[in-house]
Amino acid sequence: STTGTTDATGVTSAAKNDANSIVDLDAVVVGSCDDGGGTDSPDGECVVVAAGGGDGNAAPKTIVDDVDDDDDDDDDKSKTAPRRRGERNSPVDISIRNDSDHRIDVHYDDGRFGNVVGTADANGGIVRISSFETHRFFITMHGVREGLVDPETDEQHSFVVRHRHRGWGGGGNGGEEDFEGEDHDKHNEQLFVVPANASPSKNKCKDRYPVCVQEAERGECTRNPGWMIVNCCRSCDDREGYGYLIDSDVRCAPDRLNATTPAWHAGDLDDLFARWATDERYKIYGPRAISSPGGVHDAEHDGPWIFAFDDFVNDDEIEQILRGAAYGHGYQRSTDQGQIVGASGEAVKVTSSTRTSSNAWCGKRCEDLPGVMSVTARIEEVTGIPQNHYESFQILRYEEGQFYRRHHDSSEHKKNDSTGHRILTFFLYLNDVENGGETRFTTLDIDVKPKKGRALVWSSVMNDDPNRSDARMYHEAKEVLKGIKYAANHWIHQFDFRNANLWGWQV
Ligand SMILES: O=C(O)CCC(=O)C(=O)O
Ligand SMILES: [Fe+2]
Repeated sequence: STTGTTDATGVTSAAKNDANSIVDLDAVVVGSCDDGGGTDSPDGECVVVAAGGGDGNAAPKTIVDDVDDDDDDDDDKSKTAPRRRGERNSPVDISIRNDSDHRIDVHYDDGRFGNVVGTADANGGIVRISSFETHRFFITMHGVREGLVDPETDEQHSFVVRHRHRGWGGGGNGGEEDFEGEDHDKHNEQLFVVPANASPSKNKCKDRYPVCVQEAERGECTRNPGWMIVNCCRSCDDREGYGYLIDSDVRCAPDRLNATTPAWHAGDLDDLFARWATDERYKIYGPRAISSPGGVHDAEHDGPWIFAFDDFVNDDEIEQILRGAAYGHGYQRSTDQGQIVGASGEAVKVTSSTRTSSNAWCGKRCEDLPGVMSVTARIEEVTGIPQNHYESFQILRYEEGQFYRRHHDSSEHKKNDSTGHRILTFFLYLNDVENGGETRFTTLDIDVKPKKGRALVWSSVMNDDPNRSDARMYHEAKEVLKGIKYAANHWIHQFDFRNANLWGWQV
């Protein structure tokens, strides 16, 4: 592809490939341990993403701060750099030819964190865009934030659209373009070439954006360290001495991240679900064992615990969760973890074929909605697991014909990660679906119908050893046949997720 950008916008954290897993993981993350940090900037919805096995059905990201979002390059699919206010010039047609052996993204430099405007294949791929004089662009490896530099000077490749009337060959804006610009033809067209030797820098601790200096000054290195250390390492080193944390093994070491207190010990899983089935105080939520070991507590199925609370979320809360989903980036087509291309382990995010639905992450502003807080607090109350173990609410939307193929929410290798397994999935149905959209446990042959306000809860790990994933818990979301399906989930981890996420831990 020479110009497509839709798969080029995000950055995901690098998940270790789980060689012996056929698991489609919908892992998550926020922040960026090895990754380069999520899809955005500190003042965008920072974060995340992540994902699972090599074939991972990655659900991207999560959280941090979705206050205002206009720096978000995910939103900008346009191949034309925006015309600035008052701009009078006519557009200039630009071609960027990529002679390097890396696939590249071309970013419009908005003075903040840039917007991807095009992608070019290695060894001759071309991006064509339309822009205006004086607009600046910079080049990164495809799908990640890592810049391509001139190996001699270690300067990131960038170029500026020149003033035609100043003549060519002289390099109108001097200095700034390190490509050989050529006067492509007479009709206001320019060609820029990314040279064959363009490559990632040997120095990992760099600022990827000029705005890093200001961001560090306003305290972002401590407020949002995971993203900032990866993307603004130089400035965060100058200000906070964080340079050594660019190494994700150091930054994300479990004892550094306080990831040492497990939510569950052996036996806690059974105790919790049995309590839901028997304790009077949960009656108000309409508890119902769908599957239980030995079929105890009137469960229809004998098997691992699958539990429903039919009256868990009220209409007002649902309205607020759905409202909050629109903040930040809103719904985006679900993605998988792609190839790892960055030197620091950044991986490309690719549109998922096994998960055709869209999802939104409930960021800071969404989480502050009282109805969202009350649902999360209720989940804390019934699970007894504090919310720092939860990934942000993920809100899912399936339109007719959309589905989420068979996958597992956690997998064996997760036990060594700082946040441990996803031990519990707390899944909420936010509307009634006319037809289809059941959650189906494929190995257990159990289907659960969506119903507004219902919570469906299952564990991904074993009762006698919460560090082992439970291979029986594969499931899928069946195709929605009629109507639309809205749902939300909290994935709950064995260890503190929030702090790890803040420091850029990857799932
Ligand atoms: O949509 C569903 O029914 C299931 C979604 C799911 O598997 C998940 O969020 O992990
Ligand atoms: Fe799932």
